[in-house]
Amino acid sequence: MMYSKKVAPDSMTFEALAEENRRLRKIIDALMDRVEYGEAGESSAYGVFQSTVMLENLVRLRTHELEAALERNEKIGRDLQHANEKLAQSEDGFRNIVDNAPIGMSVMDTSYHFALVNRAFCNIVGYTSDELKNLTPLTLTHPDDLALSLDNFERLITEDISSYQIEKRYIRKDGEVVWVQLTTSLLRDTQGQPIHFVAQMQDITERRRSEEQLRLAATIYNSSNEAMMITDAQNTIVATNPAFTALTGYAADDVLGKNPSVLSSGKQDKQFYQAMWETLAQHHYWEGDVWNRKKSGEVYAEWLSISAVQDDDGQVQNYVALFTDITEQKQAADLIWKHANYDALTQLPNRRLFRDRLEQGVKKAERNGDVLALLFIDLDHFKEVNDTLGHQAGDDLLVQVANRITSEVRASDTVARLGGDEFTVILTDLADASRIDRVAQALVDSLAKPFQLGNQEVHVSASIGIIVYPDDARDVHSLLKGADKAMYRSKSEGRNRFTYFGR
Ligand SMILES: Nc1nc2c(ncn2[C@@H]2O[C@H](COP(=O)(O)OP(=O)(O)OP(=O)(O)O)[C@@H](O)[C@H]2O)c(=O)[nH]1
Repeated sequence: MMYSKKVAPDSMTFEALAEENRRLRKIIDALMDRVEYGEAGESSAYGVFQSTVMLENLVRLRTHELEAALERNEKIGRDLQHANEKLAQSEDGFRNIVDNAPIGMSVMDTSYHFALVNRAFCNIVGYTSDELKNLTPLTLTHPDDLALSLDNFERLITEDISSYQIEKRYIRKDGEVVWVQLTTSLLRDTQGQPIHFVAQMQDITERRRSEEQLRLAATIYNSSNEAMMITDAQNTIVATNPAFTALTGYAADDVLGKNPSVLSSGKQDKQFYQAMWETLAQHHYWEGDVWNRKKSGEVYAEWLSISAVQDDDGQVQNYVALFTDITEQKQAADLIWKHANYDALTQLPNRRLFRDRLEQGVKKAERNGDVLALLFIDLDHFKEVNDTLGHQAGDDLLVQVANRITSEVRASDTVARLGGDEFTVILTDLADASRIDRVAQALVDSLAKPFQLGNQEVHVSASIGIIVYPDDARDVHSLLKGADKAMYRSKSEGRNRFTYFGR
């Protein structure tokens, strides 16, 4: 570890020893002086002897003391070595902790060179600790975050802040951008001079990515032309977007906490919603046309798709409904369908829709073992109306004929205009076969009555051919052919009557 400080030997003990040595040296010198002085002057041989014995004793004593001090010193040395070993161990332990820390750590000198990096930091930036020796945090920094980083280093040095925290980007060795949350602090010496920057960081790339996605989702949510409505698992509205307000007229506050049924127009029945929820429960998705009501009361058609959002356990948490106003498209489509299937003059089903209805009727009768009757109606001498009163009068008459025919049958029966002065009626629900006769006679009677065209009273009549499923024919083509044939028999037999096929 670079900040370790070896424990120094006990300086007091060394000084004491040195002092002791100095003291002994002085005593020896003094005694030697005395010996020299005695030899030269008044000292006796006994005195010299005494002094020598004293000196020897003193030297022995001091030698013992010195040996004891040396021994103490050795022990101190051993203690010191032991302490240094312990320090080295704790230093290794500390290095281990730093190296295995889950957060990236680095130490830089004041010229931004890495002095220490841990494994997590290496993983974040994708460089080895050796490679990082030649790099600085600034060379790793994303160019867009460089000014911010430099500014923060600068502030740590010049201002009185101990640390700062920023979110910034590094460019990894593989070129990928990595986002980190970084806390940098500055260590100063006892004189307050900067020594090291210490940085700790966490990889927050995933979090930033999710935030980015959330931001994107919010942008889409708010700027989408598609109305969005989010409900919770209990189907209570928890969020709507501006397009929802634009389409429905309801502000978010009008509907938050309410059930989406506030939009209901009542045009769909219970079964419709039941089927919708069943599909959602099974497939977590439903889409289709729905008629709803705006805040203004106006009924509109929407194309609605609903997705069920589940949690990890598969429990539905939210329903996300997206819808667009399709009223115009629906109206246009309806118009096209109407043009294709209805007669523009009388508003009755045309030949095409008539054929469809006849096919459906035959299938249903076949399924249920029912009887079905087809009546072919052709006006008698209609051409004369056109010729004498004009085409417009003829048209008016055709409209009145259509109304009279319709008023003689049930709503469940089909009345159609095939073209010109030809009409058809499909009679279903014939539990009582005599109803065919009654309807046919009523039609003959009704159409024989005078028509008022402006101030003109006009008389026409109708010839009717009748064919019965399944007695006379079983398929659409044969039914049509047979009814036509029967109608011609009515014509040939004097008009203003009805004739059954084959009778
Ligand atoms: N006003 C009007 N006339 C039509 C229309 N479509 C066909 N017609 C005319 O209807 C007439 C039908 O003629 P027919 O049914 O053959 O002649 P009819 O006079 O009814 O003679 P019979 O059926 O034999 O009794 C023709 O004159 C057509 O021009 C229409 O949409 N409006």
